Amino acid sequence: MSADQKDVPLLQLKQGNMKADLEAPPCPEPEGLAIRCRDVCRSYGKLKVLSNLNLTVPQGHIYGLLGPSGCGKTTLLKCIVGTLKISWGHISVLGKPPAFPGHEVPGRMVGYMPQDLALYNEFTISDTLTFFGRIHGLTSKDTQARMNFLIDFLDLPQKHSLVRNLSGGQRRRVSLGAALLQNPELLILDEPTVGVDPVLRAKIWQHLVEIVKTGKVSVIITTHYIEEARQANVVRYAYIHTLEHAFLQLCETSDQVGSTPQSRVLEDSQSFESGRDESRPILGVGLESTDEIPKYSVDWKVRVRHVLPKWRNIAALMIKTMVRMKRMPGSLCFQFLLPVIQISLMCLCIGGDPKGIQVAVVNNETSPSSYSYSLLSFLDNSSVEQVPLSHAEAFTGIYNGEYWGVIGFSKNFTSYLTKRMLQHQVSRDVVDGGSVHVWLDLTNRQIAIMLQKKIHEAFEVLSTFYCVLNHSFFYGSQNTDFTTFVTPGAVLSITFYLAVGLTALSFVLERKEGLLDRCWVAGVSSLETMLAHLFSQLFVISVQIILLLLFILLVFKIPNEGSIVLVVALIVLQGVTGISFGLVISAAIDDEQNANQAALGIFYPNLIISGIIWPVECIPYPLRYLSLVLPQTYASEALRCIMYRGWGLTHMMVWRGFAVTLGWNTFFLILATVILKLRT
Ligand SMILES: Nc1ncnc2c1ncn2[C@@H]1O[C@H](COP(=O)(O)OP(=O)(O)OP(=O)(O)O)[C@@H](O)[C@H]1O
Repeated sequence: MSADQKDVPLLQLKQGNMKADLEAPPCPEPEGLAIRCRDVCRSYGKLKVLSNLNLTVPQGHIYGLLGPSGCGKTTLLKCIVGTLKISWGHISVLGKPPAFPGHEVPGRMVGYMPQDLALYNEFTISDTLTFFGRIHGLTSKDTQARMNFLIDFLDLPQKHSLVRNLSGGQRRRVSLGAALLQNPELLILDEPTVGVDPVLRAKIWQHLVEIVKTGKVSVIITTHYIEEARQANVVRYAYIHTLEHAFLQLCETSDQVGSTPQSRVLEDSQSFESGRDESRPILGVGLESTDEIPKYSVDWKVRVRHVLPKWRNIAALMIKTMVRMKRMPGSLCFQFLLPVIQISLMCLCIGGDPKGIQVAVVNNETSPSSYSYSLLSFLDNSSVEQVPLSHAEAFTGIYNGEYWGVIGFSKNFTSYLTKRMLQHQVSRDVVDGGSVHVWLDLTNRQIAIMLQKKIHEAFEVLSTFYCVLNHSFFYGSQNTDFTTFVTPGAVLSITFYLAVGLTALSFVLERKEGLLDRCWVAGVSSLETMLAHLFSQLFVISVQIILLLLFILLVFKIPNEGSIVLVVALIVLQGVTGISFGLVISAAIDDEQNANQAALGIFYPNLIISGIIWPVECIPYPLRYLSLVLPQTYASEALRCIMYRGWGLTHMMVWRGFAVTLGWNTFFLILATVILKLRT
């Protein structure tokens, strides 16, 4: 804005000259002001949107912000309600800066209708107004009375109509209704009349004019319609040079012809040209302010009360989540069943014995009463399918990948074996002829190990003659398989990642739709939002965990030697850690795609290096240190110790799992709250 532009008043309407500082009618004392902005600056990166902006909205006035798209109206309103932080300057709203401890802005004193509709699509009109009524602390009787008035006044459909089934204009009116609900002292409305028919638009303006007449309500409103802006007491105009300027002049002429009963002043904002220089501000107005910024002080008790979460808000947000869940029963059932499906698939498909593995048998003995036939009858036929072949066919088959192994008996196997059993010293030929010969394809380690195990089990009768080593076990059982090893880690991992999935998008979608900002302006703090998410998701993961445990313990018979209370506590804590981690993603990332990528990108590396599917002891050293600090490494070990060794909290390996889980939990929750606070 050039100096001469600053000095020359753009327009003079009905009364008085434009003041030098382009302020509204004579400035009342600060306590008579609804909004007071002094030298306010705000940029998005290099783009300066507000620069040294001074603005005063007296109480009991309608202040119209008129201007072309992209000139910074919404940015200014967001700064006023406090959802955007200003880079410089001072704003006071109804006497104090927004979010000042003990001040009800954000809160009940301000009604905010954002430009985005910011409504929950799964809600009915009644749910929407009830939700905001709860946050503002209205009794259900008051909410009901206001709802009936607003439905009638805004010409809304039945109160049980779902928001997602409403037309664009109807949704906008519901959004306006939510802003008017608690009869606030200050109404901040961002384009409330877009998509509203002219009759209703006139009605809305008439209502605004009426409520400000009391002198207790003030309105700041943005619009693109010059005609309706005439009804405001003060109009501030930000225009693009040339065309808009000419249009404005036309308006001035027409305005001088037809007068309105109200005193109005049209204020100038800085003009700008298309293809503008980004370093120049879009909305920058006014001479330097000489007003002193008042000092505000507050009692420590008020400060503490301001920081402490309000149960009323948490309850309202939790009810909101429950109502949304209820409206999507299919999605809720899927959420409950997903972990059961995952763990069932894991128990069924991972760690079991392979079935129908074809093995070539070259038996050169012919008598069915020979030892070789007896030994082969001990082989587990469900896992190993014996294919009797000649020597040449068997080796061609294994070479071509048709068989996983060859078992061979010489034609004198029975007699040589008998000699080996009876005589202390036998020739090498007798040892060779009295042995079972096995050739295996080791390219598939799991199948090869299983075959070795099955052959050893079948031929154990032989080894007892020659083996003096006697195996016994301390913990676990002979039947301990890979499924048993992997299940505790898998249960924690499934709980953790489903919880991440439930929450990672929660704020992202709400922020995108403007719901987070709207709730914040209604008086909901970041901490309350976090706690409400945590508590409502806790309900979902509790159901998930109950179903998960029923399946692994009763259906898949995974042993549990320890305390079920400890098992449940550790799984629930891991779920809460997952929720907290999801909240961090949700608070830090704006975009759904990026949030999804972050959640998925972390899933696989974490699964691999947490010792869930393969022991941590196999991880090479530098990476093992990383593995040990991850949320699920010590926790999986602790769950295995509880379930298979029956250990309690007195064992270091158990309490360490709990301690690490709690540590991550606290860290994620604090991080998410800080990020959310910094970003709102
Ligand atoms: N989050 C953001 N990041 C970067 N630039 C932004 C962001 N939000 C707005 N802007 C830019 O700031 C400028 C002012 O935007 P703003 O939404 O305040 O305009 P507006 O006057 O409300 O427009 P409209 O009438 O179309 O709603 C625009 O150039 C816009 O591109």
